[in-house]
Amino acid sequence: MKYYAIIVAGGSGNRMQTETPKQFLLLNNLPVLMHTVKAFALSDSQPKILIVLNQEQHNYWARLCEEFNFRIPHQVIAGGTERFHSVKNAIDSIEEESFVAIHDAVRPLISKTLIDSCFNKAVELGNVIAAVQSSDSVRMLRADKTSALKRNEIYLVQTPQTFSLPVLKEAYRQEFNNSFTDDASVVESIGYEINIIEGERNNIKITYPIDLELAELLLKK
Ligand SMILES: Nc1ccn([C@@H]2O[C@H](COP(=O)(O)OP(=O)(O)OP(=O)(O)O)[C@@H](O)[C@H]2O)c(=O)n1
Ligand SMILES: C[C@](O)(CO)[C@H](O)COP(=O)(O)O
Repeated sequence: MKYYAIIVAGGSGNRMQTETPKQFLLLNNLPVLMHTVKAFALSDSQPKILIVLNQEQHNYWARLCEEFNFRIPHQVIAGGTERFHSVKNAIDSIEEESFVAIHDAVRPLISKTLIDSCFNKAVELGNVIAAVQSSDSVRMLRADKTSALKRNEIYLVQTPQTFSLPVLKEAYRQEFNNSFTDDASVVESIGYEINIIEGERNNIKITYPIDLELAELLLKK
């Protein structure tokens, strides 16, 4: 079986509020994105790695690779306006029959075990996404009123999100709409059921400044 990993790193990191986009910030003296790519390169599945970067950052990334002597083979793909368009650009570049894991560059603590489990489960079931259950109680806000939800029915979705290539190609032929917050929502909208695999509590998405501090602590443990 052929495997691909699409690492999406084409965002601008508005919520992080740093001049340097968060995927390039240093985490334990190595850019966040390099931690993420390393995890995939260390996995048994040995996927071909596609890194999606805003066109304006391609030279910057090349310089970082030199500076950090980063030699993991990968292909760089141009990013798009939304995460959806960045993923689509990468999917369009894949031609051989394969399973494709899509992963946020800003989830650098992913383990190689979870990466391999996602590929294996996707081959068995057709698709799989990593998710964890909420440890907090959960409420829904509707028409100015909140109501409790059954938290054992709620999953917090992570990446990797792994699919067979034909399904991804079919799903990403659609126009973008705002309800597409991840790859599973895109694939589900054309009628596929999505399977869940237990994610990892450490697999945090670096979104706000506190997340980078947390990631530093988690790496040291
Ligand atoms: N046009 C975009 C937008 C996002 N991403 C990537 O998708 C992942 C998850 O997105 P998010 O955490 O929202 O990153 P940003 O869009 O950079 O952050 P913000 O929403 O705070 O601006 C990140 O690795 C980000 O680089 C991407 O490849 N292309
Ligand atoms: C794909 C994702 O990480 C799953 O939790 C999430 O939906 C990305 O959301 P963001 O607002 O683009 O960070």
